[in-house]
Amino acid sequence: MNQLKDEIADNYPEVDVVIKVADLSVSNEVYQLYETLKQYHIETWINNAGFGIHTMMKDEDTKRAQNMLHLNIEALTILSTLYVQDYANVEGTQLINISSAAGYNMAPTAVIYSATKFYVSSFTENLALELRENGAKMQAKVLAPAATESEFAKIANNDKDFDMDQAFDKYHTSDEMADFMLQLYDSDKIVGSVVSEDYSFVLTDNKFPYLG
Ligand SMILES: NC(=O)C1=CN([C@@H]2O[C@H](COP(=O)(O)OP(=O)(O)OC[C@H]3O[C@@H](n4cnc5c(N)ncnc54)[C@H](OP(=O)(O)O)[C@@H]3O)[C@@H](O)[C@H]2O)C=CC1
Ligand SMILES: N[C@@H](C=O)C(=O)O
Repeated sequence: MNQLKDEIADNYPEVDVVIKVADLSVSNEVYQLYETLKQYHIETWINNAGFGIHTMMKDEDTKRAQNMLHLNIEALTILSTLYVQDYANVEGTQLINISSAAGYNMAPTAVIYSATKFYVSSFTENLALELRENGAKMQAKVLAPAATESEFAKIANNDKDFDMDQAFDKYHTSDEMADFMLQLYDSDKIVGSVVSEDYSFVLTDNKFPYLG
């Protein structure tokens, strides 16, 4: 984080990067983090923190799975809710939650992870529609990447030597994913998702059916 902060300072000296440390799988720390941010005007809130577990259910480590549920679902829900309550009527604000291609397609060897991301997708789409229908100034959006170069696969597979080139015919770089994020940010659409079949990026409104 500090290395990244120095890099940003070198390239964009006008930007002030403030690092806050919190374990977001611990609910007290989620509330405490939000409290320490009250002094700022927050134009965009991105819930990116998350991890996956690639394993069969018979081998699942329930403690690890529980941490994943706390982080991927609980922390994201609490932080989204607090942000919406404070900023829904502030012009130009956006909430962007990071889901996954596994949040729209059931993923083998990732039963629980995939379900956490289905939660992220449906929670955020439903919230986006509620905000839109009630004339809120905030927009809520979902970014749903497929395989992307990061620490994710090493952690999910519990393999520090995990080789993306060997595992995937195709995957995105983090620069490509950052560009998709900016396309979603600049659009009026709700979902920016990577199509698993050909790794194209598409912007759409809600993908789940809506009872409203
Ligand atoms: N890479 C991929 O193939 C895909 C990733 N995603 C999603 O993208 C998001 C970002 O993952 P990605 O960058 O790829 O993976 P990384 O593992 O590289 O990054 C995960 C981030 O989450 C943070 N984090 C993990 N646990 C906690 C915690 N308990 N409290 C606070 N922060 C935590 C990490 O912080 P720290 O480094 O300090 O631990 C890190 O910044 C995740 O939600 C993931 O599910 C979705 C689809 C595909
Ligand atoms: N789709 C990816 C992350 O969400 C994966 O599981 O490889």
